[in-house]
Amino acid sequence: MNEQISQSDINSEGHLTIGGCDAVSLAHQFGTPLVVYDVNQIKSQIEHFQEVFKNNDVEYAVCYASKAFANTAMYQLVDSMDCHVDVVSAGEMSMALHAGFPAEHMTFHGNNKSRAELQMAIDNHVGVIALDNFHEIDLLNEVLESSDAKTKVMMRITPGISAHTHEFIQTGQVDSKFGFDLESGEAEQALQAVLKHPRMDLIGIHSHIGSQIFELNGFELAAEKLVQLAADWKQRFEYEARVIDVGGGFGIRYTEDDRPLQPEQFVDAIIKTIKQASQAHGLTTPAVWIEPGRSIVGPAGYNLYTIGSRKDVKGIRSYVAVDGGMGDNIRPALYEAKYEAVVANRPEAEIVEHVHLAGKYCESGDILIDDLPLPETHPGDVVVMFDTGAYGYSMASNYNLNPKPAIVFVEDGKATLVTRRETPADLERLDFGLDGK
Ligand SMILES: Cc1ncc(COP(=O)(O)O)c(C=O)c1O
Ligand SMILES: N[C@@H](CCCC[NH3+])C(=O)O
Repeated sequence: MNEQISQSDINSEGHLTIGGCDAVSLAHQFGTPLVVYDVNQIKSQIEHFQEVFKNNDVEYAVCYASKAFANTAMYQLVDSMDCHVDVVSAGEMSMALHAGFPAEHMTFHGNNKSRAELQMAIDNHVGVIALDNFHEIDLLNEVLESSDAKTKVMMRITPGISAHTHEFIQTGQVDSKFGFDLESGEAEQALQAVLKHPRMDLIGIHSHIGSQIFELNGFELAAEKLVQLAADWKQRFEYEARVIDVGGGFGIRYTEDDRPLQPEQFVDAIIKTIKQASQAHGLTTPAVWIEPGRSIVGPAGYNLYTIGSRKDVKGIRSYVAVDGGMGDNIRPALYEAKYEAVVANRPEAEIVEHVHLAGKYCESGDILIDDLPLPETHPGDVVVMFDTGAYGYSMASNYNLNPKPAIVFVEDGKATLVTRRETPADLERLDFGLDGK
């Protein structure tokens, strides 16, 4: 049996359950492709992060990076757990506000925030703007002056650390589009610029070194560099950082080849590094903020598909196709990301073959899983793909004009539809005809 599931996840009918709900029934009730989140898994990961901070006795914020997965219910859930959120667009900001998420607990990130987005953040009293570049410092100042407002800001720096992860999701190395470069003195220039603006209250320093990282040393190095920088800035500019934000990036297990530490173990090491380095530099330990996305929602998400056609290429391989694919999960095509899956109606059945699990999109590269071990399958069987909760739905597209799936939250045997399935009519609604009507 796949090591992702245990006997207790299988009900009396021999079906896989998610959050106490029969996965086959979920597929039949809500249709497929379907995105399912186990609410208790999300809560438990957030609690694990919070416990580590409490055990280390530091001020903190767990700031959920909502780019990993955002909908109204998720913002409400995160708020109910006393988390902050990181938003990166007017869209995320707007949905969080619509969900009733407190603006003061939002951090607004992005490498090219528009004037309109900054204005929206200021008008809605968003907690912190993470400054990314000189253009933005000027733009924000103009917005603040014209609105006669003030705001808290944080400075995103690129610490010059190449985390060991897929090249496309590294962000902390010198050659990155994000943040002020440390080595070249750009960060220091930015500090001087921000300190001249009385409408900006610089609460601290931020870095994010990348995503799906398995090694501790990149985080420890970044934490140490940030504290060193804080110490240097205190000595030379009498500026004292109240917050050190180390971003997110804690790697999760997708397949048996991945053996990451528990996400909270990364955080424990980061806090200890910050505490020790602060002590060594004679600084009061600042508040420590983290911005995990993937580690909060990745393992809690499941994509459900229904098997349709099959093609056997003699002597080469077989393709088993499902009713979703790269439109609801681009990660295999984009990053060669690996996943595991089982047949929900027979998770314990004997494996008889390895097939390519193909999507339904018009691309040869639309393969969700290479060489997936499967029992005998038939059209109508339901496949459950594990760990799809991060950057799946949030990067979904309408390629081939396929509507996006529905999302269901499950908890203790109860399923709640939290995002309805798109329909072709939803897509048509944006269009005008040739006559402009
Ligand atoms: C600034 C920032 N914070 C947090 C995250 C979340 O990263 P992850 O989902 O890997 O935890 C990202 C995305 O990589 C990011 O760019
Ligand atoms: N979208 C990426 C992560 C990007 C993180 C955002 N800075 C992934 O699926 O792994």
